[in-house]
Amino acid sequence: MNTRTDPRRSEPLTLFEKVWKQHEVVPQTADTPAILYIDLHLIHEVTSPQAFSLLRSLDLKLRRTDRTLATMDHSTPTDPDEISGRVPIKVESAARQLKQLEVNCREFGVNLRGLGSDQRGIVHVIGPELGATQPGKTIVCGDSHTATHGAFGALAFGIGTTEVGHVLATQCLLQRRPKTMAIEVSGRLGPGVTAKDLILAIIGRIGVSGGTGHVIEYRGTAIEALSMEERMTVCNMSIEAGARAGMIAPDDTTFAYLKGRQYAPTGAHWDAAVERWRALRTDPGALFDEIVHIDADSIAPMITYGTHPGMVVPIGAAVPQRPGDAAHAKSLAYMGLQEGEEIIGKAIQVVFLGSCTNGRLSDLKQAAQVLKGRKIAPGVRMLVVPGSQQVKREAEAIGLDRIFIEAGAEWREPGCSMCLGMNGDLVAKGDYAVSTSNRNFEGRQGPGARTLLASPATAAVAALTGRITDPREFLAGAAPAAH
Ligand SMILES: CC(C)[C@H](C(=O)O)[C@@H](O)C(=O)O
Ligand code: SF4
Repeated sequence: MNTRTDPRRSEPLTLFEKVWKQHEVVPQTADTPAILYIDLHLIHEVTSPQAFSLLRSLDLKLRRTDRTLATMDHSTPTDPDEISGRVPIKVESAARQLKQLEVNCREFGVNLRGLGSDQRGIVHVIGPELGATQPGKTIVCGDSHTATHGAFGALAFGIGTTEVGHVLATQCLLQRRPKTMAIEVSGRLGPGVTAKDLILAIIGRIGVSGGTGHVIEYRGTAIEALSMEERMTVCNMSIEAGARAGMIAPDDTTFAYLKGRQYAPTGAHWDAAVERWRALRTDPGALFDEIVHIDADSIAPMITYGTHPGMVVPIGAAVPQRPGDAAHAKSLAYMGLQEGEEIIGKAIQVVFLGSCTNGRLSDLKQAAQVLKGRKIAPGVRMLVVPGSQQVKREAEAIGLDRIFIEAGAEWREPGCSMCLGMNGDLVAKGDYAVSTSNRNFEGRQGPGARTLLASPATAAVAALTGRITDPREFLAGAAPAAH
């Protein structure tokens, strides 16, 4: 652990402190929060309706339409016929919400990636894809997984609906300055161990409130070795550790990802931007409020067994015993699991591959590699939902859709889908679902649904065997064991 830093000093600074400082319109005082300038405001259909109503009721205009980007994701159907309008959208509340977003965006001049757009997708997938997400920006959205964008060295966090209204009207936000935490990940992830396993292991270690009040900076050799998509998986789940945001210093991997994207700077502007972005890195000697060390080499594929993401173990471990812990017992009762029970070999009924955590091309590739030329187990339903239209197109261009369909999985239209089931894609009561998403709360994937969070590789191997299986067994070349 390190000592509290003095916020008035100028050097050396952390990545977070640099971005914060550059966006302080009015600094925080003992009695008042800071006023922060917001560079990018992302909007979706669930948390924006009341905010637009607020503007309307106060007769206000939207302050910066050019810094506001909207998409439809949470309530969108994944059935191509509903998307195209050949059949009506089945979930009425979803259809209403989508319509309302369209009306609001038209009235206030917001750039909307609507149902028919080939750039539509989950808000945290399309921001980076379009190059709207950039290092050093402040990015907000009425959505807790906005931390995803921190993978680029942006300060990105979720806000409430009232705050969405404030940002629409003023492009600013009242905010108290959070504390800082460094998570230093040394070593390298082993074969079959993914970024998802890393973040699950981190949450297992620090707990679901371990990051409360902090912005986490993930750093160290294991983080630097990650691709942008892997970094997004890690930052995405910062909120599940209670943190306000997660950040990773921008580097050549970041710049290579962004170059040439629609909203990325070009020509001399690009060169100037890269120079600016390079300077965002935490200065040597900068202090964090807290430092946690993790050894990547020691991490195994992880799986959750309970009803929050901190209830997680290495896949080969048994359900932990916590005598006298009523919350633990309640959680296990919901999950239909016993203390001391092995998780490996547990039968599952559903596999969901998708979400803003693991619905990108590399995630689909990871799963397709497992499923290629094979069939999923009889009785297992596997839903593959790309994170965006672009991910879908790219996956189809390299034949991943065929691999999934031939294996017996369903290949769907992009959106949040079964991550939270707002569009009607649900897990039945009592069924076990291995899900590549980020939340396993009671009822998250449907009333009574039991969610086990894991990586795309673990999810795909479970689909093949119909049981929880160690993906390393499969990668080692062994035919996945029929338990
Ligand atoms: C609907 C939205 C407000 C919510 C969030 O904030 O995270 C959702 O995206 C989720 O993942 O639970
Ligand atoms: S995919 Fe899931 S976690 Fe991500 S924004 Fe959608 S509902 Fe939230």
